[in-house]
Amino acid sequence: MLSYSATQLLFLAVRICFILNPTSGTNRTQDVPTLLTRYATAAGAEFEIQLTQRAGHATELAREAAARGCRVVVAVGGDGTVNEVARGLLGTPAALGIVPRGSGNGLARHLRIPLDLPGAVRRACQPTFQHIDAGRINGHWFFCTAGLGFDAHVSKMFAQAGTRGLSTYVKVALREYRRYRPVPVQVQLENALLLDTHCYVLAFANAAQYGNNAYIAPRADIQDGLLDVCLIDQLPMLRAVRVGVGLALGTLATSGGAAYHTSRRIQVEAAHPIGFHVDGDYVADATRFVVELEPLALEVAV
Ligand SMILES: Nc1ncnc2c1ncn2[C@@H]1O[C@H](COP(=O)(O)OP(=O)(O)OP(=O)(O)O)[C@@H](O)[C@H]1O
Repeated sequence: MLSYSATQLLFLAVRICFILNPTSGTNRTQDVPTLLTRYATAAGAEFEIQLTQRAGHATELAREAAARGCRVVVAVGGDGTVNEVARGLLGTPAALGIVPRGSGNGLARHLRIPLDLPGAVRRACQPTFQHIDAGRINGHWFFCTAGLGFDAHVSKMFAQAGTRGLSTYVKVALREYRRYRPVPVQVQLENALLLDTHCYVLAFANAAQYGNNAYIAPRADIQDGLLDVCLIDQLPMLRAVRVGVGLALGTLATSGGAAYHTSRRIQVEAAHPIGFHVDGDYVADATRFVVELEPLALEVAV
């Protein structure tokens, strides 16, 4: 646990640290540090900018910024960077801000943070504060969604695809759809309900969407102390169309394409290893999963 001196707490009211992942997003021609400086200065903020040098670095930088007394630590990047910064801020008095620069921007969209750079910087510099829930799957924190099955498998293949963006994602998803087979699973929910089923997709939603306005759990409330559990046991062609339309229109919960439950803790046993992701990034394959929610664990600046 980090401790904070009175002098540091004095600073907490004002100072902002932007943590920029220079590899995120598709627009590499923008001079982002210059733009951050311009808009943060115009907003009258006292700020610093840190650049990540490798995967995982944003967590260290965020923890250090909080320990230096920064009140708001802003992830400038996609959901992977947001996840890393947020992890570093858990248990500190600093709040997470977001300047979205990814392709999906699930948490930023859920929190209604502006998607344009000047708007997002202004918001980070003049925020209001609230707390949101945070999830954990096999010890890995997530703030937007985590899941097993096809979505994790597609994340893994997408990471290996060589190009980014929505069109690559759709291409990879269509290709893998022809190959992917559901896995038998037992899902134990907190209310003692045991589902003996198959997993094509089993999503644990803290926020409502994966990103790109793809609503996997349209009724998810990020402050209710519960995960929305979305189960798609099979995905034959007609149902895939229904699920695709439901994701895009935010009607999946009422379309019959998926079954929904809510729970604070979920255990899953799978017959074969299944891939899992946190906030859209593939983590590993496993056969046992423990998913838990920590209510209101993260302060956000929105
Ligand atoms: N300097 C760096 N060099 C290489 N990788 C980095 C660096 N900084 C961060 N990363 C890694 O890049 C990964 C992807 O970043 P992020 O999700 O922010 O961008 P993105 O992939 O463009 O966005 P999206 O996930 O929305 O498509 C992060 O999970 C992080 O671990």
